Amino acid sequence: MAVRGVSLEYRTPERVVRATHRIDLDIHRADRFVLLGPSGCGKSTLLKSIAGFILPIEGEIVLDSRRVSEPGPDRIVVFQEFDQLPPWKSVLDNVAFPLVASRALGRREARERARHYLDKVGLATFADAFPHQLSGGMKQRVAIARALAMQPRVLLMDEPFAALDALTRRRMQEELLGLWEEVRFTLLFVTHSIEEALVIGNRVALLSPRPGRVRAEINAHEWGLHSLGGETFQAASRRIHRLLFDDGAGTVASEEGAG
Ligand SMILES: Nc1ncnc2c1ncn2[C@@H]1O[C@H](COP(=O)(O)OP(=O)(O)OP(=O)(O)O)[C@@H](O)[C@H]1O
Repeated sequence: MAVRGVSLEYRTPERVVRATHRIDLDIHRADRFVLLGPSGCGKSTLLKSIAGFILPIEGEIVLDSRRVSEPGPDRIVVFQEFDQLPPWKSVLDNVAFPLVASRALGRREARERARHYLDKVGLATFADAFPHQLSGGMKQRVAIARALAMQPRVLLMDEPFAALDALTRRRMQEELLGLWEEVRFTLLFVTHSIEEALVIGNRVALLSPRPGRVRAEINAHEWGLHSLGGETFQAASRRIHRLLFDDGAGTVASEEGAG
């Protein structure tokens, strides 16, 4: 997928807010690509544009040689909020429903595939439960299973673990990496945590705010959960912090849960 010279704006009768300015990114198959930057640098806006909800005022987003112009089943978003699951549907139906609604599969096949992905996120035994019976972490697992079941070309995650407690967040990061090892999907992940970016990403784009521009791109292959607390990991975090700060970029969380 390619993001080419993409500028995004919000227009109200009073004013125009430019959220991103001429962003260029190339995201390859099976990348775990992270957008990292302080609050307000346009990460969510860019993700929504890739999802097809906001059209660029200049530039283009290209996926499989086609210009993105609307939402589609090839790009599925997992949000931060726990209430993204319709509460009146069972866990199984939550995962199966988009497959049926998008006519990707018939009802029976959809339920089969839903079970498969629920199993992958460790929730096979909760298929008949309802969202209100689940913890925040479990609801995020259902949202991830639902997204992966659609087998999108790109899975888009907007601070998916930000509302979780630190321990659950760590476990979800571990699970996401485990799932990626198994399924090798293409991931675009938004966070304002430097640590999370280094753990989750193989590539990290640093965005500076107002309007968001790509400040640097970092190769994060070598970092993972095993690196946490290590001296070189901390040095890398500090370097990124400086890169984001030098521009007067504002505060960026350098610790889990901060910001
Ligand atoms: N609906 C909107 N109308 C007008 N301006 C908006 C709207 N949504 C966002 N903005 C502005 O666009 C800019 C980018 O916002 P965006 O939410 O994409 O940033 P972000 O990097 O995702 O921040 P955060 O981490 O706080 O979510 C900000 O200056 C914000 O104030």
